[in-house]
Amino acid sequence: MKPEISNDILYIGVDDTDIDLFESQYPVPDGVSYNSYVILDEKVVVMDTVDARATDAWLANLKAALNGRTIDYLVISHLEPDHAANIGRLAEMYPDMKLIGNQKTFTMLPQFFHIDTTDRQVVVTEGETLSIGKHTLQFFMAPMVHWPEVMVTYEQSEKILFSADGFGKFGALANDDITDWACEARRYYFNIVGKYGTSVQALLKKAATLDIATICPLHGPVLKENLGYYINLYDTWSSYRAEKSGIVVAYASIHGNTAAAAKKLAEMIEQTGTKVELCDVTRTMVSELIESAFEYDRMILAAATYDGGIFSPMEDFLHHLQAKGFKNRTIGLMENGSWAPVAAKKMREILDTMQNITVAEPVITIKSTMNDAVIAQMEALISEMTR
Ligand SMILES: Cc1cc2nc3c(=O)[nH]c(=O)nc-3n(C[C@H](O)[C@H](O)[C@H](O)COP(=O)(O)O)c2cc1C
Repeated sequence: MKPEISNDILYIGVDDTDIDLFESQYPVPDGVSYNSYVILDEKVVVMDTVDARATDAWLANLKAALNGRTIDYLVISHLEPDHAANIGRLAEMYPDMKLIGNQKTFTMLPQFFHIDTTDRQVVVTEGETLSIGKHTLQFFMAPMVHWPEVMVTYEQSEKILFSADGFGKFGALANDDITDWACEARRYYFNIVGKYGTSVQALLKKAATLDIATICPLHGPVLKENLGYYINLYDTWSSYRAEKSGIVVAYASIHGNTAAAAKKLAEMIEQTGTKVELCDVTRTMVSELIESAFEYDRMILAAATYDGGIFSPMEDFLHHLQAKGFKNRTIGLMENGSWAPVAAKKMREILDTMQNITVAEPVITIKSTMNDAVIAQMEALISEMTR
């Protein structure tokens, strides 16, 4: 459903329901929305543009919202093309329109658009305000809440935070279910912004000084109620604390023996009353594996040995976790090999590059198939990880 914000602030974003991969790597089965907004006052302000995939629909929404008026300012929160693709086009269509950004925005802008906007640039700094009539925009820098030039805008009269990629969520808005916000927002957060927890914490500190009634992100639904819920989740996620108590059992198996052992292990963990999430690493999208790994406080990685290394899907998952700054967790290891099992040693080498990872003992070694000795090792590992 198209978000309703207020009489003066209109949503002009567009749903993209036939995109295959967001950022060329994240499957988005429910699509994604490119959010953009117009503020109608004595001056007219457009808050960001949209992806090139959505240009025509966005221009139609813009035209309807403007209802014959012109644009005085375009606020550029973030230069990534899923929001910024139409800056050049808009600047050409509205030659008197000024562009609002920060120093870094205007350093990068010419890399994307080969038009000279020098005499149309309004460079804003931390906390600066711009009155546009009844509404006053206040700008706060949010460097590395994805990219270095990111900034957020707080509209003082209606208490709206335009939060850039912060508080974003995968999923088109047409069928959005706000009651299930956390699942796809979590996958979005850890895969898109997760590496930059410290920067998100800095932004949350700034946001805490503002009286916020509405959050307008650049993807996903506009948030109007229970803001504390969303902000608390962001605080948990960005401080790398686990959101839930439980053990993710993630397995990568070629011929099924490691899978069978992982399933047995999961059953045994469940019997202790501990929550378990079982994931087949070879058949689950990596972005979901990453989401689960960050969501829970413990994880057991089970992998076959493969050509003197780790079976590739597990190795790939570990490299993704490394790239997302995975930390502060307890990990158990289970390996399988028919002649020289080394998967656990190799997995540990990758885990050793991450901060504050505790590898629980014992490390379980399977020689081809599970047997009583393996079950005994499992019992010992579960006892260690559920103490
Ligand atoms: C392509 C390939 C390479 C393998 N390389 C090794 C290896 O380097 N060392 C080893 O001990 N086992 C190796 N194995 C054997 C498997 O790790 C072993 O059979 C294991 O039990 C497979 O577990 P799974 O049934 O869960 O796939 C390899 C198997 C395949 C198919």
